[in-house]
Amino acid sequence: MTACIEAQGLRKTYGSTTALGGVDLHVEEGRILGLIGPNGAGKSTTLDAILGLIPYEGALQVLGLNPWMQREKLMQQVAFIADVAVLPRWIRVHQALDYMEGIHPRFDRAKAETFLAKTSIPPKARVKALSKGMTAQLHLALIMAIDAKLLVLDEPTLGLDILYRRQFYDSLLNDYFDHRRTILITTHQVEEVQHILTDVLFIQRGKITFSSSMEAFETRYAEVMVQPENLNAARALKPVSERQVFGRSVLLFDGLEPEKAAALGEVRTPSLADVFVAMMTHQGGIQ
Ligand SMILES: Nc1ncnc2c1ncn2[C@@H]1O[C@H](COP(=O)(O)OP(=O)(O)OP(=O)(O)O)[C@@H](O)[C@H]1O
Repeated sequence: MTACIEAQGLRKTYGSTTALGGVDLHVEEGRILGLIGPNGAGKSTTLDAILGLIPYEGALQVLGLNPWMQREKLMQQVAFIADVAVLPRWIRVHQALDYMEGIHPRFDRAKAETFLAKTSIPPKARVKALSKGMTAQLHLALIMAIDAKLLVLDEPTLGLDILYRRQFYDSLLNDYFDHRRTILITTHQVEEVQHILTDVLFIQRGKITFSSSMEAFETRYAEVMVQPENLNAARALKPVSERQVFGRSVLLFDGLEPEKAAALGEVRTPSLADVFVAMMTHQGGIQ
């Protein structure tokens, strides 16, 4: 399989701040990768390097190209949504389509129109008259109509309510993703992306601290509400974390055999958010 993104020892410093301290990445085509990390961990810097927006040290190839040296060529195959929709407020919806048609060789106007027809966005409305959610939908319609090999999303649903956030990810999965494209997402709303990801990376203080396919993730962790009499035995099995819920101890285990977990108490499969929080707190990762 061809790698869509390949990085070795990616580093970026801003004065005395190390934003990226040697990041290795290997992302194959057709994956939906979540890059998850606390504030200031280096997520946006990683995306900026991948998009060729900043110079960096180390080796980085995106779609076989060097993003900093070959940005123009790369941008013909990449689409990007930044945290806040950056569409000009004066532009009308149909003018935004005209504009995209004019500048982007891979923009399919009919596709954007089909997508917009499913929303309540009036084609003649100006961006400034649209709600935040509608603006995000318009942005998504413009992006989804680009036949890109890589879609990069940096906190794409920031400021949107839960209904729009759901709709955004559902559209992405149902109307856009085709198992050939690669999607890279950073977000703090871990719970909401878990179901669409194929792979996950945790980034902490400029380093990748965890990397897994979602398939492996789902069988790897167990959270056990331990019976009080089993607590010492459970702690001896080296849990990733321990927390109290309604006066009971809940321990998170990595790689514990299902029978052993079941013998300790009530078992459930933790969410990505549970494991993320456990790892960040356990490793002192909240910055
Ligand atoms: N242009 C810049 N100048 C100086 N420092 C920067 C710049 N961009 C990022 N940094 C620093 O690099 C580190 C990583 O920042 P980055 O924006 O990549 O984090 P992030 O994980 O995207 O955070 P958030 O979730 O808060 O958006 C932070 O310490 C940040 O202050």
